[in-house]
Formats: sequence, C-alpha cells, structure tokens
Amino acid sequence: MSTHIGAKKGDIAETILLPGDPLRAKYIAENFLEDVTCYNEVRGMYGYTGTYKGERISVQGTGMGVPSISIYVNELIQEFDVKKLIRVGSCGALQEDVKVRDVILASTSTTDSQMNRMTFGGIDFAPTANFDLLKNAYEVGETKGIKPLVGNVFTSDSFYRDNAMDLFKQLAEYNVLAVEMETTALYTLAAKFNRQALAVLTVSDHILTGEETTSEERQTTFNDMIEIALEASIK
Ligand SMILES: O=P(O)(O)O[C@H]1O[C@H](CO)[C@@H](O)[C@H]1O
Ligand SMILES: O=c1cc[nH]c(=O)[nH]1
Repeated sequence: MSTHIGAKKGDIAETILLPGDPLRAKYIAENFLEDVTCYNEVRGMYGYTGTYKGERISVQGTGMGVPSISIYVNELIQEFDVKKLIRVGSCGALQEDVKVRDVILASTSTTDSQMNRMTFGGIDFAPTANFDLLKNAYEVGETKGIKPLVGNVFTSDSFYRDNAMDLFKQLAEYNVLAVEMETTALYTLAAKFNRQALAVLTVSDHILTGEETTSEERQTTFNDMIEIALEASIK
C-alpha cells in the first residue's frame, strides 16, 4: 500500500489507463474490462484491475491538475512498477478546425505549471509522448475511422483564469490544439522513470465557440477514446 493507493504489490497491472474522473475509471472497468477487482477506494479515487482481450489492464482515477496526477503517477511507478500509462481525459479545443468530439493524441505539452521549472532550475523541459504508443493509437484510430489529431496541448494549472482569451488565442496561433490540466506531469514523470506514456483526449467543449457536448454525447465519444487507448496499449 502506498500513501494514496490502497493496493497490495501485484494488484495493479503493468499497463494502466488514467482518467481524471474516478467515476470514469469505474465506467471503464464496468464496461470495457472483464474479471474486474477494485483495488483502491482511498479518497474515492477508484482503481480497478481486470482484463481486456485477455491482457491484464488497470484503470486509476488521478483527480484534476498537475499536483494530483503527480501523486498517483509517482506512486504507481515507484510503488507498483507500472510501465505503460495512458491518460484518457477531456479537453477544450483552442483551434477553429478542432471540433467538439474530436480525439487528440498529445505529442507534447506546454504548461504554466511551475513544477518542472522548479525541478529543472528554471529551464523548460519538453514533455513528450512515447512514440510507440502514439503511433499505435494513431493507427488504431484510423482503423476505427476516427482520424485522431496529433499535436501540442496546453496543460493549465487553472480551469478558471482571468483574461484567459488572450492567452488562449496566442497559444492557438502557435498551433496548440487544446487545453487540459495533467499531460505535462504525466510525460515528465514517465521520462524520469523511463516509462511509456500517452495522453488520449476527447474534446468536450470548444473554447472559441462555447459549444459543449451533452453528457450522452460525451459518453459515446469517450468510448472511442477509451477503445483507442485500450487497443493501443495491447498492440
Ligand atoms: O476529464 P479529465 O480527465 O478530468 O480532464 C480534464 O477535465 C478536468 C477539468 O474539468 C481536468 O482534469 C482536465 O484535464
Ligand atoms: O475547457 C476545458 C475542458 C476540459 N478540460 C479543461 O481543462 N478545460
């Protein structure tokens, strides 16, 4: 058992899906995995292990933001030796040609989080997706008829920010596709511990147009993202 995960050694698979929302972890376990056991309820941050097409896979809620996901990823790697970590999250589109319900594979991440600057003495580390996972996910998406978008996402420390539009427009000019709150931390920790990581994101709302998905639509498009992540992890 680690500080925030009430599992025993061996309870967690080497491959894990990481939604921000613990209820999305429950949804994935109940709808996509077989022979499921719940290994964590500490803080309501559910974690489950089961099988997908015969392969052992876990799914763990991470909470929102860099500090929260950093706690779970550190413990998953250092205490439970997890090797392949795939975030399955939602994001807000920053580009006009990125549409609500699109699936994005984050090749890299830009951030306003100070965590890496503190770690690296003020220089900007470039957090990067694992190429094999990214390639697998892209190919799985194409096979399913969902061409994922691939690019830079903004990992923000703020969901609510004063004068956000100026920054969002500038990031859009520099080809950042969407905003979310965890990918920088996931990729940086994966690099530190030499693990494979990828963020697969569904556009849940559009920052420029204000368009949002309904909860039903969100579920269907989240299913595409979840299938892409699961298939990419076993490819
Ligand atoms: O849907 P999840 O995975 O939680 O991701 C996004 O949603 C949350 C904000 O509503 C942040 O965690 C952001 O990154
Ligand atoms: O606009 C959004 C949507 C999802 N997640 C975010 O962080 N921002």
